[in-house]
Amino acid sequence: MGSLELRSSGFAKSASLLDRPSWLQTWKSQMFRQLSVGNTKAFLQKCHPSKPLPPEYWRRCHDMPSCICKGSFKRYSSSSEALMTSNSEELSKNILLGTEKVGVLLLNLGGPETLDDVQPFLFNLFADPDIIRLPRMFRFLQKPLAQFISVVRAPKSKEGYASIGGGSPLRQITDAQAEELRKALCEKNVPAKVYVGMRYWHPFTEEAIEQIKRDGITKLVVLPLYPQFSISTSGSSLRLLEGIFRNDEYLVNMQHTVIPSWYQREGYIKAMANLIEKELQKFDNPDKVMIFFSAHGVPLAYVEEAGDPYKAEMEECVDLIMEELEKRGITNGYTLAYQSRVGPVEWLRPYTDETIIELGQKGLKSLLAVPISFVSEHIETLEEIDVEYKELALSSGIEKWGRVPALGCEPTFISDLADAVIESLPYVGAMAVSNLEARQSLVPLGSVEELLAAYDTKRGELPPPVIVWEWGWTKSAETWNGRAAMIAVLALLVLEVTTGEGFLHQWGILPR
Ligand SMILES: C=CC1=C(C)c2cc3[nH]c(cc4nc(cc5[nH]c(cc1n2)c(C)c5CCC(=O)O)C(CCC(=O)O)=C4C)c(C)c3C=C
Ligand SMILES: [Fe+2]
Repeated sequence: MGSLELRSSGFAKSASLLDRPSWLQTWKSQMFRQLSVGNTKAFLQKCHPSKPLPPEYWRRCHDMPSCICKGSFKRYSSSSEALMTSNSEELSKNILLGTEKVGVLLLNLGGPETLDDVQPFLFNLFADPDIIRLPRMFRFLQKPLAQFISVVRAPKSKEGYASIGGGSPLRQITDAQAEELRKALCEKNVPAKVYVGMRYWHPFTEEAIEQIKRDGITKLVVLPLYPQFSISTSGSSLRLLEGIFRNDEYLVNMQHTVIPSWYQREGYIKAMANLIEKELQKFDNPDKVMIFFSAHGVPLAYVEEAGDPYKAEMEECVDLIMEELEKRGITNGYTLAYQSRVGPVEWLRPYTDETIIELGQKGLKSLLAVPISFVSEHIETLEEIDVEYKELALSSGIEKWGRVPALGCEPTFISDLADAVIESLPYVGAMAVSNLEARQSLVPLGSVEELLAAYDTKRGELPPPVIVWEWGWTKSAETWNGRAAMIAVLALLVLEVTTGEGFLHQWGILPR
């Protein structure tokens, strides 16, 4: 059996890690399965004996610097450690000689750069089946529905973007992060090109991939810029990438790996703790301040029905940051809540707005908001937190308000991202094999597929989180008759939006 010995990151672990949810085990075992290369059974019998793996294995595996194939590779090869070392040496030599061209693909959401971009940006977002997942038989309505929702939501969204300067700062910030990461890699003797691939706006992931091909990259590290994994964010980008890879001869042959989440990395945790520590000092009585982690929400069904690890990763992330602060003697009260919900379905609780009101009512006087699910400033930090939640807090009796900035290009953070990339490099393409079927399902092609399959096995219908469902397509409206009626209404609305004719126009609800 392959060695179970894994290099631990040495970072303090939360006790909850031992109660690792089953999705992770499924995911890890999926990882192993794909390595069996056409001989799954024999491989599993060899490496996956009937005896269950000790929790410590999963725990340490998860604490590793997040390269999803690491644990797998270790188990795949009996002399993996030696092989890995020789791989690393060979690789460093080849990178420096220029025979290997390393690329890093940063995946992010993207945002409208001007107010005119808002509606098409929203269309791209709502056309994503990982954001709105229709029942299989109604998938053909995805685009018309996205068109409808984007047109209806655009005015409200535009107001928000107008109030933060007329567009999203995401592209600019992500470009700057890419450049800083490139420099950090170079300083660590790993010359690499860093690309930005956005999910819903320019530069689109497809554009980044074309550039990667033009540049002749031979080893690619895929790094979603979301610290925690969610079906709706990293998952969606990986799903897109998987489709692109599968249909491209160059990419099928390019070696690559994915770093699916990295919230547990020491550098990231320390960088977050630094920012919090610094902001706390701005209060008159720093030790009386409630540290309020506010994460972007997801509909509850993503976690409970599809197995999204987002909530578990978020809670663990907060634990780790608080542990780090405690080591520095900072023992403030803290809480985690979820913001930015849309539509009437239930999202992860507690909600940020309700929690702020409750804390105010309970007499809390000082609050430090910490955006935790995203590493750039964006509309939901600059508008929702800085304006809406601040006003809510002040009107709820909270007197002193502070907000931790997003990490952006903070040097400790960028340096840690560079380390994550470097640590993943020896595993890039480590499982490359000769037959095409296996190649298509190997890391990260296979790993992306398997990773996605593991948390979202059936890819079944999920309650859509958006506005149309305010009219009654809720979890409770679960009979097919009800759904058919909704479809009829939607079809009429879609027709109205696309033709510009109909009762909403006649009543002046939609502009002509
Ligand atoms: C980890 C972060 C995010 C998760 C999880 C997430 C899920 C999610 N989002 C929507 C709907 C919208 N998101 C919008 C903007 C937006 N979302 C994130 C991050 C996460 N979303 C960011 C960083 C941004 C802002 C980008 C920017 O331009 O600055 C929007 C558009 C803005 C608006 O109209 O409010 C929508 C809509 C859903 C439905 C969802 C989970 C299913
Ligand atoms: Fe969002």
